[in-house]
Order: sequence, then C-alpha cells, then structure tokens
Amino acid sequence: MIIYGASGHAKVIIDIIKLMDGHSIDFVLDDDPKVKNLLGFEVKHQLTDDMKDEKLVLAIGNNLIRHKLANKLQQGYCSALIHASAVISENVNINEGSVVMANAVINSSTVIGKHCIINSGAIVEHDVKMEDFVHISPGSTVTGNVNIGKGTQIGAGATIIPGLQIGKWVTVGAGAVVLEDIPDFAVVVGNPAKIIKFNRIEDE
Ligand SMILES: CC(=O)SCCNC(=O)CCNC(=O)[C@H](O)C(C)(C)COP(=O)(O)OP(=O)(O)OC[C@H]1O[C@@H](n2cnc3c(N)ncnc32)[C@H](O)[C@@H]1OP(=O)(O)O
Repeated sequence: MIIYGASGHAKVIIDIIKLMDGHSIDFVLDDDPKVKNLLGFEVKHQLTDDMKDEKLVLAIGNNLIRHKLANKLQQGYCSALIHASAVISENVNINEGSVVMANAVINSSTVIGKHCIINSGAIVEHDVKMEDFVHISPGSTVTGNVNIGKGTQIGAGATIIPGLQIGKWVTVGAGAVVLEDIPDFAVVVGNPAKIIKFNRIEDE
C-alpha cells in the first residue's frame, strides 16, 4: 500500500495499518522533495508506471485537497482502514479510502462515503448518511439520522443533534452545537451554532 502525504495525519494512518492484519506499507509519497522519511518509511516523490497496480490511501486531512487528488490520480484506493480500538456495528457501510481512527464509534445502519475521516474518539450514531470527503474531527458527535454532504468538516468536539441535514462543503467550528439544518458551504460556530461566512469552493 502507498500512503499519499507525509503529514501528521499520515503518521496516524501508519499506526492504524501497523495494527491491521494483512496490510503492509510499501512507501510514502509526497510532493516535497526535502522529505525523505516518515516514521522509518521511505518517502518517494513521484508515481511511476510500475506503481499503477498499488493501492493507495490519501493521507491528507484537508477535504478539498483530498478531493482534488482523488479526481486527478488514476490509482486504485484501499478499502477502509480501521483502528483496532474502533467500535463499529456490523451493519455499517464504509467506502474505499476512508479511515477510522482510535476509539471512534460508528453505530448501526450508517453509511460512510469514500475518502472520509472518522477521527479519534468521534461518535457517529445510527442511520447517519455521509457523502464522500467528509471529516468528522476528534471527539465530535454526530447523533442519529443526520445527513452530511460532500466535503464537510465537523470540527473537534462539535455536536450535531438528531435528524439534521448538513450541506456540502460546510465547516462546523470546534465545539459548536448544531441545532438546525446547515446550508451548503456555510461556516458555523458557537452554541447554538450560527453562520459566520461561506466557504468558496470553485471546482468541487
Ligand atoms: C487530528 C486533528 O487535528 S483534526 C483537526 C480538527 N480541526 C478543527 O476542529 C478546526 C475547526 N476550525 C475552527 O473551529 C475554526 O476556528 C473555523 C474554521 C470555524 C473558523 O476559522 P477561520 O475561518 O480562520 O475564522 P477566524 O479564526 O477568523 O474566526 C472568525 C470569528 O469566529 C470566531 N470563531 C472561530 N472559531 C470559533 C469556534 N470554534 N467557536 C466559536 N467561535 C469561533 C472567532 O473568534 C472570530 O470571531 P470575531 O470575528 O468576533 O473575532
């Protein structure tokens, strides 16, 4: 497997893979030629033809950059990477390229899109539908029957109450408490969460 991105997020993904049976890391790939090594793994700087059959994980925390890379690269992606301590219902569907960090909980009948991040200690309750490139940050809680659009980030420690519709490319600030539906591109903060501005996403 190739880890794309020599970031802090990549370090956490390496730790997950080390605990998974039947998975091994070939090398890390990064644009920065100055970076040669990450946690003992060689860092290469280009994808070449002989690597085209290797599965890849996009180890980049920024949702928009992860999205742009996934559109650009002609590579196969690995199935979901899940930390050994995560608690996940057997009725959950987690799509390719997504990662689930330590102590996350994902409950029954939830669907997680492609290239999503369910970060450390996050709780995603039952019947949540999450589109691609979403990031649920550490310690946040998405309660039951919430829908979350593509590219949205739920900030660290935020809470979304049940049944809400959270649009695409939304940013929910750290610690926010979301009590009503959020439109596409909105940035919301506080308790109760209020819109402070809108994200500008040109080529989504
Ligand atoms: C493993 C990992 O590390 S995963 C990383 C997880 N990351 C996060 O959880 C980060 C979430 N990001 C935030 O909370 C950010 O503060 C954002 C995205 C909401 C806003 O960031 P910016 O666009 O840079 O806004 P900025 O810092 O200029 O703040 C704008 C206003 O909102 C306020 N504000 C910003 N964030 C918050 C927040 N989380 N809660 C309450 N108020 C906030 C600021 O105080 C400021 O108020 P003012 O205009 O009265 O001075």
